[in-house]
Parts: sequence; C-alpha cells; structure tokens
Amino acid sequence: MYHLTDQNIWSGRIDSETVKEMFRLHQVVQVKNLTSFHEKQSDLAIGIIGFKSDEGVRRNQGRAGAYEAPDEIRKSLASLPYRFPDHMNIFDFGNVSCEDMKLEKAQEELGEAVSKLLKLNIFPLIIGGGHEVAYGHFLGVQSHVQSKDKIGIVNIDAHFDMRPYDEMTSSGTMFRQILDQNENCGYFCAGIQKAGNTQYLFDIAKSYGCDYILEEEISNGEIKEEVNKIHQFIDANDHIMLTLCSDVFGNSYAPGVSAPSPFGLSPKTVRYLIKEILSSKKVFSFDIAEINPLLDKTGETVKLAAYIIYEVMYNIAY
Ligand SMILES: N=CN[C@@H](CCC(=O)O)C(=O)O
Ligand SMILES: [Mn+2]
Ligand SMILES: [Mn+2]
Repeated sequence: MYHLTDQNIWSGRIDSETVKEMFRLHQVVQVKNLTSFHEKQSDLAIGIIGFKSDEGVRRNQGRAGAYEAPDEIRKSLASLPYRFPDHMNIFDFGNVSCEDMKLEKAQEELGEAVSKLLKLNIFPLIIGGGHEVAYGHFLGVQSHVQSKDKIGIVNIDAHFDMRPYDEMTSSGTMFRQILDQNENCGYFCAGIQKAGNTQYLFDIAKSYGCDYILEEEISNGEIKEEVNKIHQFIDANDHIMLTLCSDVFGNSYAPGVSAPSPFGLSPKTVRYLIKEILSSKKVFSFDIAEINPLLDKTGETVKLAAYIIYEVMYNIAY
C-alpha cells in the first residue's frame, strides 16, 4: 500500500528561516505524491522512498520491528545540515508498506516506484524495512535497464541471504531469487561473517559464483586490496545496485537490528566502502535495510542509518 509522508515528520531545529547556509534537511525536503508526479528531472535529484515491512524478517525467524524504520530514520535525517548544491532537489515520495503479510505484492509495488523514479532521472534512496526491501529494489532496477545490460548487485552485509525459497521467500532469500531469475545479474557481498552463515550458504555462494569478502579480511587485511576486488566487480557490470544490510555493523554500533554481529564492521569502514563504490558513478540506486527501532533502545542505530544516508547523498552530490 502506498502512503504519503506526514509533512510533520520533517521538522526539527531551525537556525535561520532565510539564510540557506544555515538550513537543515527538514527545511528543503519536498514531500511529493509519486502517483501524480511526472516531472522528469534534468538536474541532480534524489527521491527518498520508504519500505515499511518486516514480513520477510518474520518469515526468516527474525525479530520484527523494521516496519517502523523509514519514518524513524526520516526524523533523524531531518535535523542534519543542508550542505548540498542548490541545483539538487531532494524529494520524499512516501512509503510503500507491506500489509496482511503480502510481501510479494509490496515488493512489486516498491519495484514500480523505483522504476518510475529511475525513469524520471531521480536517484532512488530506499529506506527499509527488512532486507527483503532489496528484492523490490531489484525489480525496479531490472525493469528500467535494457535486458542485455549487466546488473551488478553489491551487498554490504554479514549474511549471504541466499537461502532456499521453494517454500517461501524471506529476508534471507533475495539474492538467490534474483540470480535464478536473471542471468545478467552478478552478486558481490562485502562483510560476510564467518560465524553468521552456515556451511550450506558458503557452498551455495560458491556454486552461484558469488564473489565475497569476509568481514575478517576487511578488518585485518589491507582494505585497499579488498576494495580492488569490489572495483573489479563493478568494472565488469553496466549498472550497480547498492544495498546495505545494517547487521554488517558491529553490535556496539548497531544494536538495533534483528541479527547483531559482535565482530561487525565499524561505521568508518562501511563509509569508506560506500565512498569507494559510489566513486564508480555506476550506482543508480541505494537501499538501507534491517534497522529495527524497537530494538534500538537509545537510538544510535537509527542515527547511524541517517548518517549513512547522508553520506550517500553527499557522495552523489559531489
Ligand atoms: N537478512 C538477514 N538474514 C540473515 C539472518 C540471520 C539470523 O537471523 O541469524 C540470514 O538469513 O542468514
Ligand atoms: Mn545481514
Ligand atoms: Mn541481509
């Protein structure tokens, strides 16, 4: 189901009502109805769209609560400083929500929204939701690109999310679904936890030819060498879809996720990876997933998500 964002969500500290250099994001974000929005953008534009769902997490035996994340993350974004070029429009196109456990319907709806944004030359900035958001994100990318184009999916995640899905899809199945459906897709996963995936999943990743870097290799190795592997993957693809599963962060930084990682990456390392990936200029869309405000007792995980989104916006703008 589609809903507009409540304009009151975009509120916060005001330092000036007239001096643009003192503005914060809530003073410039334009809340729009995607259904009636048809203006193709000739300049840089970012379109926030939320995916209110934790049905995939529930099906994957995880801890529900990510449904609440999009609006909570917007509230945290609202007071961050507006330090973007004048010619850049920042739109908020509301939320697609999963109702009555109908995950596939919600993913299709998200896919249509993402595809529409891409057609209007707007960078989709998608706020999940459980990681099942990535499948809806993918549907939108797939319908936008030429069928011969190679779509490279870069997933920054502690998990492969390549579980079997013959009984049902979930937040742990998306990338296997995608690779089974589209032979022009490649998959790279950065941040894999040795203790976060069964041997079966390592074997499946190998059998699908999925490239990955362990968290341990990123933390203990020469990060530039590890990043070179991501660049090689990006070079071999035409379009990159970037997805970030927030359980890739260490649990001291991101306790508010369904499956926390004691050995997870630091925010600075993830920021470095994101900057490197975006520097390719091949990334057309981004999603962040698995933030669970109900488990985020002191709000640091939501705030981390807002800072990561800010970083993505900044790297798109400059
Ligand atoms: N999206 C998360 N997927 C993980 C969850 C692992 C867990 O709950 O421990 C997975 O399915 O492997
Ligand atoms: Mn994960
Ligand atoms: Mn995941």
